[in-house]
Amino acid sequence: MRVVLKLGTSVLTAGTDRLHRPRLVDLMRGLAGLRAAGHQPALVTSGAVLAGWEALNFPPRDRTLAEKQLLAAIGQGRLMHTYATLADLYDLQVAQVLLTADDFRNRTRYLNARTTLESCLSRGVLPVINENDAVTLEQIKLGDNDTLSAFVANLLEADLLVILTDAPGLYTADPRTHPDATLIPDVPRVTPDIWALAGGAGSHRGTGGMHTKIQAAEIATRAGTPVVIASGDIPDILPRLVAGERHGTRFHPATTRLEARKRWILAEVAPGRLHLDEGAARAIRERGSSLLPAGITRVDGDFQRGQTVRLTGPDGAELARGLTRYAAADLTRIAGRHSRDIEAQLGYTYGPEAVHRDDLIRL
Ligand SMILES: Nc1ncnc2c1ncn2[C@@H]1O[C@H](COP(=O)(O)OP(=O)(O)O)[C@@H](O)[C@H]1O
Ligand SMILES: N[C@@H](CCC(=O)OP(=O)(O)O)C(=O)O
Repeated sequence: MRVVLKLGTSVLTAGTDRLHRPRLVDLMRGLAGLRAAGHQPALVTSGAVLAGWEALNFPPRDRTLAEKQLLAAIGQGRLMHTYATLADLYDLQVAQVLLTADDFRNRTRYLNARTTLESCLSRGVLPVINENDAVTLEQIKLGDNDTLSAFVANLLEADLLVILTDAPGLYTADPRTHPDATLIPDVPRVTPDIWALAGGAGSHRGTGGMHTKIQAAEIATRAGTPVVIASGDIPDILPRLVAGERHGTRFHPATTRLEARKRWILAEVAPGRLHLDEGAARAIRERGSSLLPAGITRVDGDFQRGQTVRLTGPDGAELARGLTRYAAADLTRIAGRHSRDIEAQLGYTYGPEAVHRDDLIRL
């Protein structure tokens, strides 16, 4: 199972003013256990600002953006050092990946971030992701790691997004101010009634409160990933959730991941066209195979890696649409060639397929 875990500042501090090491040990043991069992965990962590503030010995805060950026710049390295030290106990490698909103909007950066994260997961390395607070302006910041975790879950097409916080889940009202509020165990769909349950900006240290968690749940479930919001206080919570135990609030996916991906591919502008020979056209039409460069006879249009292209057969009829793994200029050079020649031709390779079957919609 591919699982994205988001840890809010409230979880990392466990009700104290500092990063709470025993809590972090418990969480790291859970992550390492999942990895050892063959799962693919990824971590989205907050706590850089807190760690910076802790390092400076808690000076009075003015809460300006400049101060936040300074604290994050001081704290990010310390936060990462803590994770690396704890991961060492479990023989787990960690990799720091700092992302900004731009990395999700700009296709090349998006694909490169995806490649890096995929490499981490396939090598059994735990990516430790945070927003790159030191370089982002307020106007273009994602601003909260709940949203970031949903974007990461979509990027990785995760099987589960787990958001741990200091509340046991989504309640009928903010449990801090409404002691009689009760837990909502299941949210089949994010409706206006659900939005209405989110209170204000959250705990005194966290960002966003339940509002950004519901937003994250909506983003991820719309792309087919279930989301659990649960308490970070429960020991071994992550392996227990992965084993199927029910805790907190579960948001059910609004569609399947495949359907979401299909809708996305079909909704994209298709700036390119690949003309296929008879063999490739038949393999795609009849077997839903991947398209290899060998089956391409001509490349039309200007497109980047990851953009949508139309696939047409020798009769000129469009038979499929898909996401290309190579830019137009690259495909022109490798069209008609065997996949083993790609690296010699281009000096690098993104794999043997021009369009992978997972990225291909037959029409
Ligand atoms: N309906 C609700 N159910 C649960 N918690 C809520 C609700 N509305 C607001 N909250 C608040 O959201 C807080 C969690 O958000 P936040 O402080 O941003 O944490 P984190 O640091 O984990 O992101 C809870 O402590 C709780 O006070
Ligand atoms: N990027 C910031 C965290 C922002 C954030 O969303 O915080 P939180 O609500 O505690 O998950 C940091 O590392 O301090």
